[in-house]
Amino acid sequence: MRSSNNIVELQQVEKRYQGVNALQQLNLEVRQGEVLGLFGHNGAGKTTTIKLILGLISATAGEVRVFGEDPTQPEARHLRRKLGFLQENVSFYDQLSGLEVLQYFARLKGVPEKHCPALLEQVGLAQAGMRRVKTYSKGMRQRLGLAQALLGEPKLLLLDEPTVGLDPIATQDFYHRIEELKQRGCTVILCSHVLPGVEKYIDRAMILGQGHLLAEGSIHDLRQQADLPAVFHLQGSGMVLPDNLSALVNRNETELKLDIPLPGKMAAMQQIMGLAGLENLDVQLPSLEDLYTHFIETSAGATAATAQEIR
Ligand SMILES: Nc1ncnc2c1ncn2[C@@H]1O[C@H](COP(=O)(O)OP(=O)(O)OP(=O)(O)O)[C@@H](O)[C@H]1O
Repeated sequence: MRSSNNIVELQQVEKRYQGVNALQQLNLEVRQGEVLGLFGHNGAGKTTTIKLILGLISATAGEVRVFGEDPTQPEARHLRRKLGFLQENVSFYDQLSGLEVLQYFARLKGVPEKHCPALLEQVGLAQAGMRRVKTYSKGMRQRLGLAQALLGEPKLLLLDEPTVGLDPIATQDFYHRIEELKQRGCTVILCSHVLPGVEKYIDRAMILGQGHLLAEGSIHDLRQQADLPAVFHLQGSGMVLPDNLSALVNRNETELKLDIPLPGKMAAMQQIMGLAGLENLDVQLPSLEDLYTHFIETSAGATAATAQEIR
């Protein structure tokens, strides 16, 4: 089933824990150099997906392939050298220094320890490398976790809630680092609840709900699928809207707010730019958060409707 560019492939994957259907009929393909965002509510199945890719658990049904191999098989042990993993709420032995922690993981992974100082520098911990981890802030621990995940230049990086505990600047630095890795051909899968700001760094998003795939695609694709409007904010005085646009006004306070269907965005923009009295125009496209909410709510609505029918 493997296409030469796919680093990860899941086909019709099911995962059942005792009585819990954590994943159902999940298909997923991740190409080399792609950054995939995996989103979903608590219990949607994100960590289960990551564990399947790491080979920590086996699928109940379906096929999982990582670099073309079944990651649960003993022969696939060598794959671990190609993988980097940063788990949620990472914790380390507090009495060791940051450098010692990294050297310890380097030994476990069979990576030369001489790379550790440079890695600490890359994640902004060069100055703190000799300090014990117990003196580190939450953000510094997270950076140390990232350095650990980057040991051995992984070809596939799996990140579970990587920006938890990072301040906005550190979050941005983190995503720049991801961008550099991508440029070097690394494939990245990241799970996050923190949606604002992620969209410009991912190539594709996958939204899970109750173990099902609810939507998948680039932000552009998801906008097309969701069919949510662009919101135009108009400021000015004495503006008289043509009939086709005044029907789309959804609020009229100090500014005009219009919900414009995406296919009509450019035509509406041209009309609006010609309005007498227009002083300012802001156009807001549906954000990843808007899209996420839309797909989750649509799925919840469909589930409720089905339950009603069954009754
Ligand atoms: N070992 C387990 N035994 C039983 N049920 C489990 C086990 N691990 C996960 N589950 C269940 O499987 C479902 C999916 O869990 P998973 O951890 O993959 O979700 P998640 O999307 O990562 O959630 P979160 O955002 O809260 O981390 C949940 O209903 C969870 O309770």
